[in-house]
Amino acid sequence: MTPASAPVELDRDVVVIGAGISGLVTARRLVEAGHTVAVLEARDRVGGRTWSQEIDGSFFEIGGQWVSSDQDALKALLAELGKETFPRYRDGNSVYVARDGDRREFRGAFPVASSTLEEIDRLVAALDALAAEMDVDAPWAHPRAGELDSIQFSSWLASLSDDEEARRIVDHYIAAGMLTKRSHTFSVLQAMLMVASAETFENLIDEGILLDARVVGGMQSVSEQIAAELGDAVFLGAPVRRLSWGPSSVVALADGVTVRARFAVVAVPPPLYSRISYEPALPRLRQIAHQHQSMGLVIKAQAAYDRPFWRSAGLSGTGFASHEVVCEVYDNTSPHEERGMLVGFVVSERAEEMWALPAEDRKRAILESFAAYFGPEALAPAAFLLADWGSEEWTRGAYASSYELGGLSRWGHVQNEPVGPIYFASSDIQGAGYMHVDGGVRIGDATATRIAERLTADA
Ligand SMILES: Cc1cc2nc3c(=O)[nH]c(=O)nc-3n(C[C@H](O)[C@H](O)[C@H](O)COP(=O)(O)OP(=O)(O)OC[C@H]3O[C@@H](n4cnc5c(N)ncnc54)[C@H](O)[C@@H]3O)c2cc1C
Repeated sequence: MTPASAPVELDRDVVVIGAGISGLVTARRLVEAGHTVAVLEARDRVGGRTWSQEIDGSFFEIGGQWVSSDQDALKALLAELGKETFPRYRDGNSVYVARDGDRREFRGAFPVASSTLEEIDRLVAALDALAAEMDVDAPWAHPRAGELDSIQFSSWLASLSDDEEARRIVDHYIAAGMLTKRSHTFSVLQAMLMVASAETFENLIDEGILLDARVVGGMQSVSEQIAAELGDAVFLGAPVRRLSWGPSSVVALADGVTVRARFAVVAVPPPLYSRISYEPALPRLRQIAHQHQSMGLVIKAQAAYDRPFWRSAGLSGTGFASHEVVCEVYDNTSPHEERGMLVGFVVSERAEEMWALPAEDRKRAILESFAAYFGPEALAPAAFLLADWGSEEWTRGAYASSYELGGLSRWGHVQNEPVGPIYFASSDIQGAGYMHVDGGVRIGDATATRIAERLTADA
């Protein structure tokens, strides 16, 4: 990899903007097909929203980490790269803290009234049925797309069930657990896309499927390995400021590097598209469409302890409490470490409330929430880390971006179409694997195939 210090000018077949998984997979596939690339990355590291670090004696996954058992594209890439995975610890009871503070240990279904479980099943069946009607690559083509995109997910749940707890649980999975936005801000169509991206609600929320495994060495090491293969084609510290384009060429101007190429791939999250100046400006529809995808907000909180104390109490480390500061928690221990680790999530307004507190108060509030699940030992970690993606200039939120109410049906159809020689690739505009590393791999593969076909036709 090349630090972009001295000004460099290059001619390449394709310039890729962003060295997250989407951009790196695109570049790798193009090189495999015999084309030349330059990858321009704003940060001084690759991996984007995956970032693995040793801090205060513990190994932290600051960004994306889990591999779902059904994420075939990511699993195939891991196999190709010779990367190994390890399963998440999940033996023992999970913990559910009800709204009234009642703490219940359970295995299998949530420990709520059987009528509530039936309501949950009914709501999930309704959502699954709608998602099954959707072409995951074209949600806007659903015959009722406009109508479903005008209904708030929260209102839709309320129209189907009077059982508040059932609604809260289903709402939580999609809103807090995935889109990290409140459920009145996005539509039923957006929720359907989230479900369809994993085929079924079960695949999306069953922690046995979704949070199946982690990558040995960390998820960022996948990007690092690809970047090492690409060698001096990857430029770090090279934010692209301007992209000039004509019918059959582009010039990407980054700090210290200028690349002339036949095609460009903008592999950054959609809310960052407009950080680049396009010359000429992108077509009107794009400029408008790009204003309607926004990042959610979540704090990934991790606390490392001298030992995974919850295990000796017969607990798996898994916990749910939609009203708690930390609304979900899991065992995040790395097998090569003696220390045990818990990871929990603080979502949306709760995350803003936490960031508004002085650091010590914030830490205490989050640890007290861990303690609500696992008792007072959770109050004294050996290492503690809050991932602050909202403050990262080159991300600006977490986990990913989604359309505001009404946006997906109105503007979604342009998101995967090139503008002249400019393609777009991000996990956030992908169907299967949407908002996940798997989606980044899929859109990287697909974008490289589309460009390679055009390069071959040109030759
Ligand atoms: C806290 C957190 C937890 C997550 N957990 C999971 C999980 O467990 N499993 C899972 O599958 N997914 C998870 N995700 C989502 C997953 O990490 C992302 O979907 C995926 O990594 C996105 O990859 P990407 O390449 O599309 O985008 P990014 O990773 O965002 O990469 C875009 C790159 O573009 C660069 N860039 C931006 N602007 C410019 C510019 N102007 N010039 C040059 N470079 C630029 C950025 O620096 C970045 O490196 C999580 C995400 C977060 C934040």
